[in-house]
Amino acid sequence: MIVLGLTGSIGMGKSTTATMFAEAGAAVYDADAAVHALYRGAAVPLIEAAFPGTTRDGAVDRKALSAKVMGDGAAMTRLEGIVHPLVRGSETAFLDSARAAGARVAVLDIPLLFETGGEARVHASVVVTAAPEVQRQRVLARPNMTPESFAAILSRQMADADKRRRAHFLVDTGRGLEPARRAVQGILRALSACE
Ligand SMILES: CC(C)(COP(=O)(O)OP(=O)(O)OC[C@H]1O[C@@H](n2cnc3c(N)ncnc32)[C@H](O)[C@@H]1O)[C@@H](O)C(=O)NCCC(=O)NCCS
Ligand SMILES: Nc1ncnc2c1ncn2[C@@H]1O[C@H](COP(=O)(O)OP(=O)(O)OP(=O)(O)O)[C@@H](O)[C@H]1O
Repeated sequence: MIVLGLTGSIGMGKSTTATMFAEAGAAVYDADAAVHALYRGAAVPLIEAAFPGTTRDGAVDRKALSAKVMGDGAAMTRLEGIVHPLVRGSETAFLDSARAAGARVAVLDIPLLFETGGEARVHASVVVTAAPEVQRQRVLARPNMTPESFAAILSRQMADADKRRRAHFLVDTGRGLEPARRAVQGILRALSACE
């Protein structure tokens, strides 16, 4: 089974591109979805202990947690220390079951793939990218997003230019859905020729 790491900065179109991989038949792991599940389960007591008052009714209150960690580098690092090992566990379980199900290609959709050393766990990386003004326009169009929180998130993520330099494959989402879909299909076609 070939394992691809899919990443990209905020608003670059990572989730949309992950869906394209799934539609083309790849088994897709979504690290953000794994975090959402952990925030209703195993992570809750650990987060309540580290950040009192950020859980309610047995689940993490993302708004309250966000208010404590966004823009506070040390607090975010502490949160990552709790969350990332748990995410790694669910990623391993996903890969085991994809392998058992006979998947040929597995895609790990991980926002912080490069930042967390995830490159070492994949055969090749796919970076989803678009021009900075396209990214900015997309992100600021989201409800509850401000230029300040956009800046805080960007400052925690490796710059797009650096991600592109490290990528094995690029998917440009700035030219519309169809060209991006062709890029995804091209990656899978090239990989299938290797088998
Ligand atoms: C801070 C939290 C509660 C905010 O939740 P909220 O629902 O408001 O936002 P969401 O998760 O959609 O994130 C918004 C944007 O920030 C980015 N982002 C999230 N966490 C991080 C991080 N640790 N470093 C850099 N960027 C991050 C996301 O990729 C996304 O682009 C949440 O992002 C969180 O718990 N983050 C820590 C876990 C983590 O590292 N997740 C990302 C990779 S698995
Ligand atoms: N190929 C594309 N062509 C046109 N628009 C796109 C394309 N890919 C994504 N978009 C648009 O860009 C926006 C952001 O996409 P998406 O939610 O997939 O980004 P993301 O990188 O997963 O964001 P985040 O990191 O915040 O989770 C959405 O409005 C989506 O419709």
